[in-house]
Amino acid sequence: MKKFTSVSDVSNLQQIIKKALEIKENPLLETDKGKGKTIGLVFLNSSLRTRLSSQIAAQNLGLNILTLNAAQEAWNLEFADGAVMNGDTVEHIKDAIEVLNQYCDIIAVRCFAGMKSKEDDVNESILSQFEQHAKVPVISLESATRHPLQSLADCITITENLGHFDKLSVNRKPKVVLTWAPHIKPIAHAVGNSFAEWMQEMDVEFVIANPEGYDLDKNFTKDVKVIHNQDEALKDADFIYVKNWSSFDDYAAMPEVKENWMLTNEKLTNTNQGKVMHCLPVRRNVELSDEVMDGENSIIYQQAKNRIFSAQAVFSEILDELNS
Ligand SMILES: NCCC[C@H](NC(=O)CCC(=O)O)C(=O)O
Ligand SMILES: NC(=O)OP(=O)(O)O
Repeated sequence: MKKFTSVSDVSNLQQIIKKALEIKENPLLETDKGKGKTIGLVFLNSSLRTRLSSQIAAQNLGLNILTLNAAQEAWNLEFADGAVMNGDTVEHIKDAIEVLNQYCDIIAVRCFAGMKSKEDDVNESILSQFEQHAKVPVISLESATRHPLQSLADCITITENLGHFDKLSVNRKPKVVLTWAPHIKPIAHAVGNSFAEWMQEMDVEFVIANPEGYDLDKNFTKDVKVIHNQDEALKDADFIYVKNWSSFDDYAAMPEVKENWMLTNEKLTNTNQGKVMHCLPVRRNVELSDEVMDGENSIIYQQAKNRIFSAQAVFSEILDELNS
């Protein structure tokens, strides 16, 4: 693997899921693989899981780790090409990346959507600068339009829970529903887009449920069925992925939604004992109820744990390339 910014960087999805599950069984299988090499984990936005799971994964592979919480700890970065830097910004992103090239064998970066300019976000205005200027493999820790390490962890988690589905001995594919949930502010599309992209590579029946006005970018959802009625979509669901996002068409707007889309235990009764997923962090009793979060259908903490093995499988494949 030469880089990891989307599902298209994975040559064989089932194989990398299998590898991640082997790593989960024995996380210290490859403790020397990263010896003498350095990974830079650069965060332009907040993180709990991505930051810590990436550190554990890198540590398990013997990598040296540099973590930079750039928004808090580094110089104020300039992103615009040709900017006259006589204002608040101190260092251009191009120069920062060139310096990271001197210190790191792998650069991993988190750069969320700004949610101000649709064009900038759709074109990955920050990640593209890393792809352009980095001389080492680039890994996305969530960018404007995708969160591939999360989606891989989601695929691992679904795979682990297929035993439950198989036991039901029904003659159909597992039904996975990505359902929109309420939120108090405009949220990016990266997790939803990415989950949609990866689910199209899995052997599942995949549908998306969201209110009118909240359809995701067709470039990610392609021919996936989008249902504007949550109850209808949830019927017989085996996996329910809860996620908020703002409008894509009317970029970052929050059109009014009359029905209550918060996931509750009552709504789960319509499902096939559906397992509930969420990438976290979650706004309890806004996106889903406490009873769902703390209930027996939730596989949300398992999903968070699998972030380690998702990252480790990817770092390991990148190291294979560097060591070859
Ligand atoms: N990395 C996982 C999700 C990050 C982000 N959540 C947030 O921004 C939550 C913010 C809040 O709840 O105030 C999102 O949903 O795209
Ligand atoms: N799910 C996820 O990416 O969590 P963090 O934003 O805390 O890293």
